[in-house]
Amino acid sequence: MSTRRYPHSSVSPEEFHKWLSALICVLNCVYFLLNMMVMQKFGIGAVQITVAVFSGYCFYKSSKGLYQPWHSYTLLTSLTLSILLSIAVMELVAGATYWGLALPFWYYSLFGLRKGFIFSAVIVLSTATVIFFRTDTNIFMPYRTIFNFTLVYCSIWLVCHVYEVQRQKTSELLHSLALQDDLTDLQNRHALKADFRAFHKNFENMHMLIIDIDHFKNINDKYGHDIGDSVLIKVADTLTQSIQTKEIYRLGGEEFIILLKNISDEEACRQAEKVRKAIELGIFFSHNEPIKLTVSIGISSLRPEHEFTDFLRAADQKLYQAKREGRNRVCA
Ligand SMILES: Nc1nc2c(ncn2[C@@H]2O[C@H](COP(=O)(O)OP(=O)(O)OP(=O)(O)O)[C@@H](O)[C@H]2O)c(=O)[nH]1
Repeated sequence: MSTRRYPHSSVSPEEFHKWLSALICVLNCVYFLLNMMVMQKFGIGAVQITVAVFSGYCFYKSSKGLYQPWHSYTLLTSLTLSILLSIAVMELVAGATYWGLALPFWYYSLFGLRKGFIFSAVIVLSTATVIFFRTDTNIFMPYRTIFNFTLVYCSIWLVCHVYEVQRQKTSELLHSLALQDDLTDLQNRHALKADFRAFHKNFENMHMLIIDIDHFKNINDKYGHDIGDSVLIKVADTLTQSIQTKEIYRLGGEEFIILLKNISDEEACRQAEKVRKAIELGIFFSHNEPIKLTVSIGISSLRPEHEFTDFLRAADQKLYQAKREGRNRVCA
């Protein structure tokens, strides 16, 4: 699976966790002081100071860039339990139930659609159950309170759910606009750079194949730009079918890149030759007359000191060697 980091269109869950931790820390400190000093509720006060300390720890870790997913789970679980406990032990008129209404937003923002839905469902059921058993008050009628709480909670839940579905769709669209080539549907140059950075850390051995269609200008001049475009799409399909990797990119124009990880120099040449032959044997447009194509391929092998531009330049030099030597060949 690609380890690429996508560009974020909004606040990331890590960033949201950091500021939510700070908020939870401050709120629990305030409630701790109120319960200890004014209300004399030492049990719930002790729970709140524990949540405050843990959320302070989460904020500290996130600020240092040491966020771990378990921090979010533990933080929201302890906050949820502390809210449920407050609902259970404090007088209902104190209004601890209102805090339950904030939870769906926090769950969806931190955990996404599926887990956000599950956590929110668990809370509405647990809170309604707790309210139902709090029949020790004359002020609240349990059924009416449950009814109102559940309706308000579900309205907020629904809005959070719809918002999260919309956010995910927008995010996927932005990712494809940012990282996909809109003509061929291959990945684009931004994706190539991001993948290079991710792979560079994880793989010692990497080869770059740069593939350039020979005399592509003649295709455009002879058949028109539209046919040129469909030829580029067909070339992209042929590349995808001829090689067993997802790391295929359109660099721009009639240039394509393939990244190959953890193979020998000989194997990289063998794969490049396979691609070259697949293009040579293919027919790229057959409406009026068949269009035959060839490609030239340059290969570079990653060196420890290589940055992205060095790696690309090395492959480019080999490509120009292939062009100089007569095209339709592989140079490594
Ligand atoms: N149809 C189409 N043509 C493009 C696109 N991008 C670049 N081109 C064309 O690709 C052609 C590239 O031409 P050149 O750089 O001269 O290269 P070439 O004709 O392939 O010749 P060699 O690479 O030297 O073999 C130009 O005519 C560009 O207009 C595109 O998205 N669609």
